Amino acid sequence: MSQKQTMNFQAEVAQLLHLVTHSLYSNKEIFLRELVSNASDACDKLRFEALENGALYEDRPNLEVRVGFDKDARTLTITDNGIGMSRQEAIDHLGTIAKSGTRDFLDKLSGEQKSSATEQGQLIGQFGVGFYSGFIVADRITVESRRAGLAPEQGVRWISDGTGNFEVEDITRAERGTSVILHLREDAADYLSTWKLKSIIAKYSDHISLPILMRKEEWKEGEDNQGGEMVLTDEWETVNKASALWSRPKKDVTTEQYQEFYKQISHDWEPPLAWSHNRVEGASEYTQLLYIPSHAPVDLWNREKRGGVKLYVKRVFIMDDAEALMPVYLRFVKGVIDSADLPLNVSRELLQESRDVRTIREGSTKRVLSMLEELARLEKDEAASDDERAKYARFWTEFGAVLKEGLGEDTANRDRLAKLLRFASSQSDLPTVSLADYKARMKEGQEAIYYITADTLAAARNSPQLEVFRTKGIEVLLMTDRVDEWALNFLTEFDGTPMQSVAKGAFDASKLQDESEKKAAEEAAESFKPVLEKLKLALKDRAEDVRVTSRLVDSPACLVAHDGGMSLQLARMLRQAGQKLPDTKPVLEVNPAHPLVKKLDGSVHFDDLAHILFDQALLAEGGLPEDPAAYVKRVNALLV
Ligand SMILES: Nc1ncnc2c1ncn2[C@@H]1O[C@H](COP(=O)(O)OP(=O)(O)OP(=O)(O)O)[C@@H](O)[C@H]1O
Repeated sequence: MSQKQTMNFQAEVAQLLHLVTHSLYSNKEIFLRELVSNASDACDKLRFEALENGALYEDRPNLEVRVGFDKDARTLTITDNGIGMSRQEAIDHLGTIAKSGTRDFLDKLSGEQKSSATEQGQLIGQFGVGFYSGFIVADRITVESRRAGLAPEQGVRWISDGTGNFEVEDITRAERGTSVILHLREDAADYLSTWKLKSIIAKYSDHISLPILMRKEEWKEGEDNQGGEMVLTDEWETVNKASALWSRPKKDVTTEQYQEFYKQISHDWEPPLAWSHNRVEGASEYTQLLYIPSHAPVDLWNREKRGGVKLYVKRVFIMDDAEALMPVYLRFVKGVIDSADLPLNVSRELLQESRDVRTIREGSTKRVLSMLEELARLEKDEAASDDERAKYARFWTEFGAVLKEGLGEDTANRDRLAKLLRFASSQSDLPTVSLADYKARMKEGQEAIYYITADTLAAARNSPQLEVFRTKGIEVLLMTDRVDEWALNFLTEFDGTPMQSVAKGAFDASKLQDESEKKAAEEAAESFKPVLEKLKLALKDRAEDVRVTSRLVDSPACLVAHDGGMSLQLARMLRQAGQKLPDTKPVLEVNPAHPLVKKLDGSVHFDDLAHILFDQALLAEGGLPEDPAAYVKRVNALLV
């Protein structure tokens, strides 16, 4: 039998513990919510494992959580009869953090000196401190546990003061499950009160579907009628409602309860933007309670990350993060789905193939889109409060880029998604322009919805390609999310109007020009022909073609990609990411009215000027000349 052993926390844990004890002071009481939630999870896990192995229940099939305290010893104990932990599990689960991205997260957090302790606390809360939150109120924690199915002698005791290390030793423990014993700090002694604990449980843990028990208190008269006090009895009573929140009728659940439940399942400190609670009947029967958070989690960009929806079958917890229940582009949605049809022993693999699951996913997707449509509607509703009207913009800032992935991923809902899109534009710095708004502002004769993709808003706004649109007062959508170009591949039109990148393909300005402008452009093109031929020859290795354009006003030249091809910006991004792409050359478009272009005709420096023109177009578009030194040399030769 192994003896007492002292072990070090994983470096990340030590760092997290330090942050927890230093920044979560403003909201100490959440420790109880976290520990009760762990206890309830442990019971869920037991129930799940017992589906296959009923013997795990031993002789105590009623799962419950007990909260007790001892004033004299100044301890608070949370006990569950759930799955418990073996010695190794206690070492692994309470000594390390398994979450991916922990290191980065903590580095970022401790690096941000600017942020106040409260802000740090909120961030940590979101990350989920779970068990370690006990150290906010305790200077020592003892965990005693025995895994269900192991012999009583195979129990474990884990002790730590929450600094660098912890101790583990074997113990004999008759009951399966876990007791977390908090040795409270002096300033946390007020938690040794039935009234206080009950009120915290009512606030945070009422919806937990297991009974949470506490000792009953009784009034005891003092000796000789010298005042009395409440004393604990040996009788235990249930202090929460103990019915799963989502199984209650909507009318019986208050806004505060919905919000509290959300905080519990999401570890978020802010209330959600919206939620939707429904019982769906028909081909497939299930209850859904889905939330849209008000801000993005730290790991939103990890597409591998599992979703935020928990799966229950007839109130029995089956799994967290059931990704099959939501499309990837809605991975920010949190909530619970409780199915009446799925088998209790459903596995992740089975979920992928189940028709019931497909129905649930489709239904839930539609539900989320409806919530978003409602937020978008409120945005324009004069009668709505300022708070409600601001919600969609908030959603868009946080999750807009993720939602765009849906254009490629969810063809069935593409039209609904297209209506939810918002962009910045040449007329709006903020990403608030919908495609419908844009259409309503289209100029006479304008046949497409124009957009440009670039790395930054400034680059998009100052792009030479936009010049003619600016002079003509035509709005251009400015797209700067990495996902934009990919997503726009799937959206070729909106409500019958084609989407057209201004940086791709030839540009036909004739519809936007009056007769005299048209004539002038044609004449300029005609007289420029000989120079154009010389230019093509000089740049034959670099440009696929050289042509005259009417899209430029102030700039001499610009580069464009083929219609249907990849924009130069995307190609650059992919190359940087190490992808091999076929060597395609861009098209150089020149503005024959520009003095620099006019200078070409008959110039002795024709070749140098031609290359400078090309390299400058590349620079303006965000790229770099292939041979920067040669570029500098050419420019200098002309400058001296
Ligand atoms: N009462 C308990 N019974 C059994 N195992 C537990 C108990 N409390 C904690 N654990 C184990 O310790 C692990 C770490 O707990 P912790 O609360 O830090 O994180 P978590 O619950 O996994 O994540 P989060 O709190 O962010 O949801 C749990 O995943 C679980 O395996």
